[in-house]
Amino acid sequence: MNKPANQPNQSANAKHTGPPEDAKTGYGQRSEHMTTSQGAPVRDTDHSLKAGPRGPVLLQDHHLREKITHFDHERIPERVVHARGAGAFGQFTSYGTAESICAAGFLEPGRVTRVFSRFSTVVGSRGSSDTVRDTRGFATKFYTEEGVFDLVGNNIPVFFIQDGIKFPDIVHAAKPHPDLEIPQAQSAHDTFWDFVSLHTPAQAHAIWQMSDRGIPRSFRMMEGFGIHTFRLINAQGNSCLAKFHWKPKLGVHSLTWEEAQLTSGADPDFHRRDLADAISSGHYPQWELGVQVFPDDGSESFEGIDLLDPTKIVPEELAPVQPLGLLELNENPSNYFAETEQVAFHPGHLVPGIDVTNDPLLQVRLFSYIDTQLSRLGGPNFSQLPINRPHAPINDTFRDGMHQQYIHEGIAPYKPNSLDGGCPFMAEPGSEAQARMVDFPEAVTEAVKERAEPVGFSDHFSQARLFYRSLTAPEQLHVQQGYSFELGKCSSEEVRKRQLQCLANIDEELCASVALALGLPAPQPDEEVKDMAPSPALSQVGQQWPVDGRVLGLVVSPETDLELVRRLKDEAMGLNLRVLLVAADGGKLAEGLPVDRSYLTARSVEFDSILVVGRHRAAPTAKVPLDTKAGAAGDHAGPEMLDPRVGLLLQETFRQSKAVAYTSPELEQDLAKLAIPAGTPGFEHQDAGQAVTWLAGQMALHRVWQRFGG
Ligand code: HEM
Repeated sequence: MNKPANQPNQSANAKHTGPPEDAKTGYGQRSEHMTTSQGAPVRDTDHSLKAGPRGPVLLQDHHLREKITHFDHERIPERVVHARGAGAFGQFTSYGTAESICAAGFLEPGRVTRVFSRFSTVVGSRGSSDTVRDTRGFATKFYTEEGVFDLVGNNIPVFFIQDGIKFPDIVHAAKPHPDLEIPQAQSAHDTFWDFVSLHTPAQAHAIWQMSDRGIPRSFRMMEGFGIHTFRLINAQGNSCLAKFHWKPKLGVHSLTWEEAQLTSGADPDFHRRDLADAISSGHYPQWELGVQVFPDDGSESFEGIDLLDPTKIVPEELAPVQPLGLLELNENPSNYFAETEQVAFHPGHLVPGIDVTNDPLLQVRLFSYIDTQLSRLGGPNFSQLPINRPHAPINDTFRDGMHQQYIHEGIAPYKPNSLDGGCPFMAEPGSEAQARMVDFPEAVTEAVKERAEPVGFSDHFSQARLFYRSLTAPEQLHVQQGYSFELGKCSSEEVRKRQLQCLANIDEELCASVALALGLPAPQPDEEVKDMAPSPALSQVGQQWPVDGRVLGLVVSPETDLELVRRLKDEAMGLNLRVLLVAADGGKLAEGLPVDRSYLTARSVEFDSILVVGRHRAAPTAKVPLDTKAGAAGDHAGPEMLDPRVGLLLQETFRQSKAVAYTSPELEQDLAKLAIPAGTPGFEHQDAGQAVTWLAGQMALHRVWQRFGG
């Protein structure tokens, strides 16, 4: 069994004592009374020590100085990328299906391993918004009995660059312009498109980011990808190559661009809150870990696809994803800073049975993470922080350094030694156990030292085309709109034209539609456009998914029968939906029926579907809507008309292609005035008895896709 995250590790010859024994609560937190950091009682923390009530503050007030000094140093540098994130603890349960390919202990049948996952945006700073268009990080720390294994991936299976030496370039291009530090947390600006249109290996990643994948509905509804090809080694020492995938049990779903923008204002913490709410309400998110497996035959390619090129996927139709186990996140962090902020992932944190390949991006990552963490976390001992501590015994002979927490005993932190037990290896050289622990003895061909790339790395457009051609019509429309918005924000015509040229090399229709939106001529391709077979697995449309944790907005009017409200709420919760009760004013309708959102605070982006019960007349005394909402319902306001705030809710939900059911057929007159045509798919009158089940059926498809057109 694994120990909980906050438990220390014991090692054979190094005893660790001191505060980390109870680092989570900390000695400083234990006193029932307020104390200084040294444990002395504090009499007054409200007034500084002064020469008289109106006099100057005295330098001798140590409590004041200690308090202010500590506060002054509370912040640490944010991550250079992936600064904004949210994390959760959970467990990984192995199916035991990996035995023939991988000797890692945590993949043994039924083995349960504690994990911590952190999801993030890439570009924005720590205080930026969750729902910006960006790639999302998906990093998981497995606290295995054989040491920590980190799977540090993204929600997009290809990367911008092929060699880590380009990482500072892409990041500098994507980050805000250095003169004014704008725009924050987005790629819709000149330097980003300047770089990706010049450095065309980035085109495959860029098209994923312009698609719905760049604006996930929830962390719980994202795929995750290890991206690189790894090498797996079984107990007999045989190897295969593999790509890791996380498949969310709830399916892969996205926001619309309008929802993403509204949410950035209405609730910048939307994804953080969604994850935390789902976990605290018992809707634990789950992902299946799987691998695509390829022979390790020396070719480092599969069906003509270079497995060392991180800008390429292998379609699942060619190499199916084989499930290995289930991740469930079931515990929110108890302290954001201590856990989510201080967690330190590293693609080189591997366990026996998993090794790296020569992917040049991965190779540079192996250097970068520990280097950045040395400064971000203030020295070489950050693996002693509770969130980073292995749950396996350690005996590393590392000593001292800034922020050392352990009090090591003994006198011989070196190997070999004869004075402190010798620090023996777990297995003798040459033994079978030793065989599975060594670095894989990969043959390295004799080579000339040079700055060069493999031939296959020069194909920059075929995978972008493969992705685009695999999408359904509404998804393709969103890609066109994504590019049109982003390039429309670029002030340099040269940059816009150069990116259009890239689009011409990807797909003619895509290029034409974006060119039209930009008011520029559509260029002809200047490279051969390969005929790529679509991979249907890349589309998000067409399947039914569990609705667990999906949010139903139950909009009730003052005259609604309370028993009916109770019944509808219970029915929805019985289907595992989350219900937010929306009424004209806050407070509660009755015992057990608190109003979650008033007309004023409700916004369409929070709901996956809406059930409108009753007619919602605008009361003669109706308060003036918020500025942001004013005018949205046009001339529709007035005492005998639909309340404009409900009108806005319906209009937005209509545009966002989400399902709406209404129990009062008279509402149809109001809908006509809101320019919501009769017979709009997914916008239906339903009897109260059927409405919830009908909506759940619509939510299982995520959107009413035909409303998007395309
Ligand atoms: C396949 C390509 C890559 C993926 C999937 C990826 C993923 C991630 C993720 C998920 C994080 C956030 C970890 C967390 O939540 O704490 C991260 C952070 C980071 N990445 Fe990458 N990354 C990639 C490529 C690179 C490259 C090529 C470099 C540098 C050469 C790099 C440097 C960094 C750095 C410096 C951090 C901050 C780490 C920290 O402060 O703890 N990444 N990356």
